[in-house]
Amino acid sequence: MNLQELLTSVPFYQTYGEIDKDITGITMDSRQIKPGDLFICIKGFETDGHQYITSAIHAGAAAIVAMHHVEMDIPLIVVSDTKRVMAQLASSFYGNPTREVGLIGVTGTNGKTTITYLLDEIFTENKMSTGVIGTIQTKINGKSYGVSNTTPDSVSLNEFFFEMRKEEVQTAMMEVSSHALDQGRVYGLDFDVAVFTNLSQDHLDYHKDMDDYLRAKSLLFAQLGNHYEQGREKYAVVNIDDPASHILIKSTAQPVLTYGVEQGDVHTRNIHMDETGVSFTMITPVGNIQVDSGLMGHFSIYNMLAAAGAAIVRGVQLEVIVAAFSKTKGVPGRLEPVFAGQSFGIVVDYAHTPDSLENVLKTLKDVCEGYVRVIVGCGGDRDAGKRPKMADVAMKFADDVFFTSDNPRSENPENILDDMTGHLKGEFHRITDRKEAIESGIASCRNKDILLIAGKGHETYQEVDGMKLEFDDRKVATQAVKQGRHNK
Ligand SMILES: CC(=O)N[C@H]1[C@@H](OP(=O)(O)OP(=O)(O)OC[C@H]2O[C@@H](n3ccc(=O)[nH]c3=O)[C@H](O)[C@@H]2O)O[C@H](CO)[C@@H](O)[C@@H]1O[C@H](C)C(=O)N[C@@H](C)C(=O)N[C@H](CCC(=O)O)C(=O)O
Ligand SMILES: Nc1ncnc2c1ncn2[C@@H]1O[C@H](COP(=O)(O)OP(=O)(O)OP(=O)(O)O)[C@@H](O)[C@H]1O
Ligand SMILES: N[C@H](CCC[C@H](N)C(=O)O)C(=O)O
Ligand SMILES: [Mg+2]
Repeated sequence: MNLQELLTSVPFYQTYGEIDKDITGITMDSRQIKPGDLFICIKGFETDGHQYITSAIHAGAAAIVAMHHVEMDIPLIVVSDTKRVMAQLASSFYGNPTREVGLIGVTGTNGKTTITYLLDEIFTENKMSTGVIGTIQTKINGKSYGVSNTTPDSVSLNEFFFEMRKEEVQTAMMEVSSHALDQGRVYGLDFDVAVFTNLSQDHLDYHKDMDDYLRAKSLLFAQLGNHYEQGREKYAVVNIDDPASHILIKSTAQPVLTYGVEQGDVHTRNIHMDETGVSFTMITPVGNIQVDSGLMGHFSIYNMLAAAGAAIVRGVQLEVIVAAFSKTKGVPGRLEPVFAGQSFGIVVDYAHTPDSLENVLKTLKDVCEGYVRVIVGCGGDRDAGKRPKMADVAMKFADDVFFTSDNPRSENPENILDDMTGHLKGEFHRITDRKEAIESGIASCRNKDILLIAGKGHETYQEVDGMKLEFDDRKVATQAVKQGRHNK
């Protein structure tokens, strides 16, 4: 594509050198440059992309976008904010694909992955082609791509949407993390629906405080409808039971559909919950309908209401929505049972915040006839303030607690465990090695107990000292049972 033409998507810039030339791609990483690419220098948290201009030129960069002037033999474009400009250039380079794909963005502390999966099932039930971008995978019409972030960078995002448009995807659902919003990864995307799940403590290593975290989330609602076209209505769908929803409602100029258990445009009556799942009557602006689902827990009601709200504003019939809810098998690593022939329950779940851990433990307590035991740790290089709080939740809601390592990343696992347990008074186990902790937890279980293995869900690795080592809670638990480490 012609660089001069591409730059029409950027309002203010200065150029040095001849920009009337073709570029073949866009990248922010000098290690990924292909000859003819435009290299964009990003000031990151670890390093500064401006340091790699020389390597980018050696690798064949056709032009550079930077935040200050540097002497060079290839064209240079100077802008004040390369992150935003990268998002504008990426959208433009790929032909603004999100303007032609119905796009639903889901943000909030917990439930994003689950809601995008439910939406995928609803739109598939509605016989539409779908795309999903999130923590577990990016999926385009059933084909799966690996991920490194819940929300990818703006270039990768637009490339995925370009692929979706080529594949004639009608509806795409994506998780929008607060990091992505803060870093402008989704800047310029044309969302049709923005969904808010809930706000509770997480990521305070990154965000200054809860207000700052909420401010990042509100950017999704502020950007909703920026590309408004006649006949393409935009909606915000928010959880009215969460106090933060009022801020998000104020952040958008678009119509809002609210949901909640007892209040909101979409709400419930006659909830029934047991070990087989939840059922309720769903009250909506387009009629009332019975929902019967195998998903467990009170929080699953919220996830279903959020997904139903987004589907309703996109014109999906209620019958289609509840058919998807009745068929869903849930999401990998979210309340996923492990069946290895044992006489007690083993459940793997991705709860890695105080709120999600509390929800999951309460759900299991409600259905368990024996003891609820939990294996839990906290991630390294992440919000340390979560550590004592998650430990308190485990001690309060479980009958037997095994503290262990999650992904220690660059931190010493013992320090993380000290942060979790230093203030505790009651009895607990502390077993640093996660495999040993799972084996001990399994060995303690009696008939009718439930063992919750929390924090890593679908993850198939454990990140220790910067290395990702193979580790899957589901496989480790299965192996421990098969090796006879449980009470028979
Ligand atoms: C703290 C953070 O969010 N970092 C993200 C950020 O990277 P960064 O700013 O640290 O980048 P950097 O390493 O300093 O590099 C700066 C620039 O130099 C370039 N570079 C670097 C080296 C080189 O040799 N050549 C070169 O060109 C890099 O490509 C980059 O453009 O931008 C990258 C691209 O978008 C992200 O992959 C990266 O996510 C890291 C891996 C991360 O761990 N992020 C987590 C905290 C995160 O974002 N999590 C959220 C969700 C969490 C949730 O679901 O709850 C997510 O969306 O995944
Ligand atoms: N609506 C909800 N409210 C509270 N907790 C929830 C809710 N939905 C799911 N959870 C809990 O949170 C965990 C993570 O769920 P999910 O993966 O759907 O969230 P997420 O927002 O995508 O998380 P992440 O930020 O890591 O991507 C689940 O394993 C479950 O324990
Ligand atoms: N998206 C979350 C995932 C946390 C998962 C947990 N297993 C951990 O490593 O803390 C994060 O990167 O903070
Ligand atoms: Mg997720």
